[in-house]
Amino acid sequence: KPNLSSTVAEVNFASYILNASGPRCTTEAELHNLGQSESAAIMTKSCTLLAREGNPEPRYKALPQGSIQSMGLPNLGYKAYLDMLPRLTQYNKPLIVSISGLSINDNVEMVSAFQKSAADLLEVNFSCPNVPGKPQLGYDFEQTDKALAAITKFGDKPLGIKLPAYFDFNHFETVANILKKYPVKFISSINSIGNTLVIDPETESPVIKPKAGFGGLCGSYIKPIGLANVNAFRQLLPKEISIFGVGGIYSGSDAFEYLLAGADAVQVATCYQEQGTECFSRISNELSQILSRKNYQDINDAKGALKLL
Ligand SMILES: O=C1NC(=O)NC(C(=O)O)N1
Repeated sequence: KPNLSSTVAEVNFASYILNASGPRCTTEAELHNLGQSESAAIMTKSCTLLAREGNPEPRYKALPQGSIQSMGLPNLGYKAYLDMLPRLTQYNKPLIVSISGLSINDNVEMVSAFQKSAADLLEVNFSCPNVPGKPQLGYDFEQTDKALAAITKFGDKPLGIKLPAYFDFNHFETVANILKKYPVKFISSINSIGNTLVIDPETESPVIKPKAGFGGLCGSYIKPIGLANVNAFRQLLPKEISIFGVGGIYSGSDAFEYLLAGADAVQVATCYQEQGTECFSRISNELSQILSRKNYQDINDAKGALKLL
């Protein structure tokens, strides 16, 4: 059986497939469920300073090839996750806390609070598109630079950034140059594609309620965009910065495409939302079969091995 284990930000992952922040990772029960699953890590829902209900429903709509959602960061508040972390170390897999402050100060307060915690990695979310009135931080390059300067002051807990999708090489380059200025250990690329609109012609209405129907697009629709972002950042960032690939991973083949694009590990969101924790073992087994069939002994033999035409 080929080796699927991977090192991301100097932390060892037993397999290449883990859950993404977002679906089914808000409550302690959900996080224990992830601990007992084949997910290579336990990743929490993005937390904010205080607990949040999130946006009014309907705020999630499954679509033929994915979903559109505007959850609005419903979570228990960062102190709840700080409190439960020690109870999650029993699963002997990396604990990753996702942090999504509503301001730079909120992010500083939370990143500081998790320095002495049992978290192995901190994933700071610069890309939530669904808090009304809040822009995606990752699309404001000046604020991104300012935020990184502030949250990387603490030093010891490895930290990475969850990025929005970019669509222009000037943006890939600008963001890569900002990231290289700071001790960022990884990026997770991509978040949902923000502010898309799905209309139901029968009801003549959007399919979700928040923000007049504008929400994050997820699933197979966004895989080509995720692959491009992973591959562009792989070429622009030094190898010391690891990359989690995210966006439309439902199968071993999808995961293999991210491997060829250069991802060090992949995060599964919509498929996990729709299928539950069985998806992790299924996707891992499918990836293992593909690697065997292609005579790759180890994922590192295929990582970034995209063969240009
Ligand atoms: O960062 C996020 N990305 C999303 O697509 N949705 C969630 C949310 O709305 O909570 N947050």
